[in-house]
Amino acid sequence: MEEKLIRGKVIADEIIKELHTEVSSLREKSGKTPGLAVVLVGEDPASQVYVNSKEKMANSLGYHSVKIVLPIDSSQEAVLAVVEELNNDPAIHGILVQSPPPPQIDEEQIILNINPKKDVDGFHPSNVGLVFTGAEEGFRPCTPAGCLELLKRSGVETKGKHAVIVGRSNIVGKPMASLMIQKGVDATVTICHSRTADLGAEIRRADIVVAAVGIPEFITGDMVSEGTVVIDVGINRVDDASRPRGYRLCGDVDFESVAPKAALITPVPGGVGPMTIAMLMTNTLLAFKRIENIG
Ligand SMILES: NC(=O)C1=CN([C@@H]2O[C@H](COP(=O)(O)OP(=O)(O)OC[C@H]3O[C@@H](n4cnc5c(N)ncnc54)[C@H](OP(=O)(O)O)[C@@H]3O)[C@@H](O)[C@H]2O)C=CC1
Ligand SMILES: Nc1nc(=O)c2c([nH]1)NC[C@@H]1CN(c3ccc(C(=O)N[C@@H](CCC(=O)O)C(=O)O)cc3)C=[N+]21
Repeated sequence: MEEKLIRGKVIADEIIKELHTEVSSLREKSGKTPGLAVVLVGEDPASQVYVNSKEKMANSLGYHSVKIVLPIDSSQEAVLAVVEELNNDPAIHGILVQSPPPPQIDEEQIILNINPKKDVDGFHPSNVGLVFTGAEEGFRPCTPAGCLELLKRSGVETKGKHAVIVGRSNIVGKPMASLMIQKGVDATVTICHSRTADLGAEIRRADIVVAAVGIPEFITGDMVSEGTVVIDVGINRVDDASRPRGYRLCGDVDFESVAPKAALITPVPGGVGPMTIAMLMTNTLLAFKRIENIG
């Protein structure tokens, strides 16, 4: 089974190493440092884990890193005020507002108010549009960009291949499709969602499956053909009293039944998750270079 694994954690560590070299040399040349701000509204424990690991990674790269935790009952105006402050802060090059925010917050309006040049998540419509049209200047959303990088660095051919994406969220499914149809990537793409008539039939036709459904172990072996490359974006916490933390992490793919049929497969944890963070650091460096006009 070992040789089938796409080790996202290992590939992410390679990317971080590459970034480290570049950041160090830019710092020597310019005396400046990339700055990343992560905004969290409320203290949801799962979000805390991601936000903390983003902060840890930023620190290990020597980025200037700011974490802003707002009370769970914050008003829209309070969040907007923080975004505005970060937009105007010359030490900050990347801004991320952790999704999803609590229900009283209008996320769309928050995203619209992030300076697109600091939108390292790639969620602002201006970046969505730039990426969709294939323009160079856009920021690619971190999770889809991470999936693509995994395919590339694992030597998976995408040209002319049939990619089936399960999920149509603005964070994962849609931007994944947008990246996979780009010239140079050249996949033929099918997007599936909860109203897809026969999901198994669609997935069985895939050369590459990207699962972003949000249901633990939802995609099972009977839905997948022999030799499929499987990218599991899902990160689910499932109660498990036998574990030290009282839960285990699993993907949207049932690893046990799918892995034997897959040509390659990403594990959870240690697959797409660490790549998301590596791409966030990549986008932050890119924002820094563009804003500071260096590199
Ligand atoms: N590794 C990482 O870095 C990241 C991981 N994630 C994880 O990825 C997963 C997906 O996240 P996200 O895209 O935000 O989730 P959303 O809940 O926003 O989207 C889920 C999508 O799956 C579709 N879906 C739901 N049920 C079915 C079904 N029975 N058959 C087919 N499609 C279905 C939904 O369809 P419809 O639109 O019709 O409702 C929707 O489009 C989650 O597990 C999340 O935790 C997310 C972001 C980053
Ligand atoms: N504005 C915004 N941008 C995001 O990119 C964003 C977001 N909101 N909201 C939540 C999702 C989820 N997400 C993850 C990132 C890393 C791991 C990760 O590193 N996971 C580890 C395990 C971590 C653990 O132990 O829980 C792994 O898969 O190996 C997981 C999930 C980013 N997201």
